[in-house]
Amino acid sequence: MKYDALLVQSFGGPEGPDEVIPFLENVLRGRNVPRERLLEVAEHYQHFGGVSPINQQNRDLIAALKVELQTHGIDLPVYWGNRNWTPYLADTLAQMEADGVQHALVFVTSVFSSYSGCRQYREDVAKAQAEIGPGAPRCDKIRTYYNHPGFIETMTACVQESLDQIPAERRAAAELVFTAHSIPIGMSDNCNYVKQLNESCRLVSEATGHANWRLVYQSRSGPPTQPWLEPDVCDVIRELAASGAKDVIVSPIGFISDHMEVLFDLDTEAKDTAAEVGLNFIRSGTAGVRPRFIQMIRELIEERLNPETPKLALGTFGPSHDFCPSDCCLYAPQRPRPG
Ligand SMILES: C=CC1=C(C)c2cc3[nH]c(cc4nc(cc5[nH]c(cc1n2)c(C)c5CCC(=O)O)C(CCC(=O)O)=C4C)c(C)c3C=C
Ligand SMILES: [Fe+2]
Ligand SMILES: [Fe+2]
Repeated sequence: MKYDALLVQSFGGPEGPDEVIPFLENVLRGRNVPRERLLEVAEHYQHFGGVSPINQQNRDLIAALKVELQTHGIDLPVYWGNRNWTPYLADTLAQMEADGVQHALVFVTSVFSSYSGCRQYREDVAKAQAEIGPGAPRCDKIRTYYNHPGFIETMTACVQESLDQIPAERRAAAELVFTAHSIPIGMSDNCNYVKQLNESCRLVSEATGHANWRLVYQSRSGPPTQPWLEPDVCDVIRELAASGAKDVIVSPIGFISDHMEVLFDLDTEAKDTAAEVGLNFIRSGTAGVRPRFIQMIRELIEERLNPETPKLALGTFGPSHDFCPSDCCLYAPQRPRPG
């Protein structure tokens, strides 16, 4: 297929104290999330001067990707547009149209399939295209990469580095805890989020030879009346300590960079919980700009540019679809009934 640009589509984050509340209002617009939760999360951001690292991480990702593409003779301009903060997707798409882009490939920074991580990104594009009108660039999302060797090898290297920090005599007993963003059960029922997460965790665990792993969740934002994916990472840390564990490795496999949900919910909250209960806490790395991860993005682009390029995938499920079917990652939120 002929593509003439790459669009990196991401979540966005505030870059100063005054941007925190408007950013969170954007994130939570139309969602069944109590105002108290918004204010609680705002505090997390204010601990870090109101600056989420996610935008800089995306700038770094794009810089590394440009070098990778250039080195491999792939001549595509790279654009960046966010859902919740500047640079907003609609502005980026308008710029792409002005630059004459006709058909872009889209790399989304969410690894796993869910309404928020897949369908909503496609809806964001459709909305921005409708605003621009008939001349808007066409956009095709790159397939989900949870089982791509580039993602699995990157996360395996991160976990192996953490395992290496544990004294050899305690290493086999260390608890390997993978975390991902909790989502409402009503959302996870309509997508392959949990299935894909379990597959990635299994593949990383097998590659490290460390069988003692579990998948848990973090960053729950719903009202107490609404069921979300569990267990929560802090509850599990307490349970592990109570059952005699000494070391816990927390690998945020659900995220590709150390943004605020990693820096606060894991490096602050989960770490403090582990300290309280006397557990040695090691937070494993995220993909970030690790070379194998950047190479993976280039490989995913190459397989779309040239249909003869093999579609790499590990494990049992094979490569994900290039084009999402019409019912992919649907979500019709259930509002709690009054009374
Ligand atoms: C209904 C579901 C969700 C609510 C409510 C929610 C609130 C919320 N999220 C953030 C910050 C981030 N969320 C990110 C990704 C993300 N969020 C959800 C679901 C809800 N979030 C999903 C399914 C995903 C996709 C999985 C993923 O990408 O990890 C991210 C990461 C974005 C990225 O890396 O590209 C952030 C950051 C806040 C602040 C918030 C409100 C309190
Ligand atoms: Fe989120
Ligand atoms: Fe999907």
